[in-house]
Amino acid sequence: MAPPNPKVKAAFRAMTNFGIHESKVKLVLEPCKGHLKRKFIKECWSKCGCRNHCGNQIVQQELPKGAFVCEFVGEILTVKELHERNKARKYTLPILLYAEWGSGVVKDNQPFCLYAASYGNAARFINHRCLDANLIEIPVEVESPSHHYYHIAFFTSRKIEAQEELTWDYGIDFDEDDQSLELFKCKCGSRFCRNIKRTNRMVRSFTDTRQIGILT
Ligand SMILES: C[S@@+](CC[C@H](N)C(=O)[O-])C[C@H]1O[C@@H](n2cnc3c(N)ncnc32)[C@H](O)[C@@H]1O
Repeated sequence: MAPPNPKVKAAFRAMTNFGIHESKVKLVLEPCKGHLKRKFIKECWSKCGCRNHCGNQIVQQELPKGAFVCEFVGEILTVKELHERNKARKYTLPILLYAEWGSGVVKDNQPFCLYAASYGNAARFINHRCLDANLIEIPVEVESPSHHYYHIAFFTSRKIEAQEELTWDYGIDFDEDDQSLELFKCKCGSRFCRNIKRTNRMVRSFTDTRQIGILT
């Protein structure tokens, strides 16, 4: 049966006259139902009459403390798969999925970490900052009650100004002596930077408690 739209009908006729089979033409010409119509939002800015005192400024605004920013997306790998990937090269710390949290046992075939070297989202571009980063990662259980797999979601640990760089603490121990890990020289600039040799290692005790009450 020919499509009802007159323009499509004409194209249909032309194409079938050209010798293309009816079923193929229908597949090509049927209007797409899956695309959203793109509209845009016009936000107020410094030169509007409102002088930045209205609510029509979502994208430009600072983020309040405790706001959800994004998820960390990557391939879900088991321990075995991670070792396979890293046979040829050193790896940066994978994002652990807190598999079997509590018991500390992760079986070879269970989800172990998120690996974003090949596939990921904007979260893989977030740089590290020791201790006083403005984002914190929280494991979120969505669909799996088995405690093998969590989504890793970033929330703001404090108010973040517009244009401020987003950072999170990768949890790296820069004193680590694991030859398979590719550690970088940290340039986070934090006064708590763990990559600076200190005599006073009190900083470590802050690190250990950083997740406790940070969103309160
Ligand atoms: C997940 S990527 C972050 C995004 C990366 N800067 C980029 O532009 O693609 C991690 C890499 O960024 C660099 N990096 C992140 N935080 C850093 C820091 N505080 N000091 C130095 N290099 C850092 C290191 O090379 C690290 O291996």
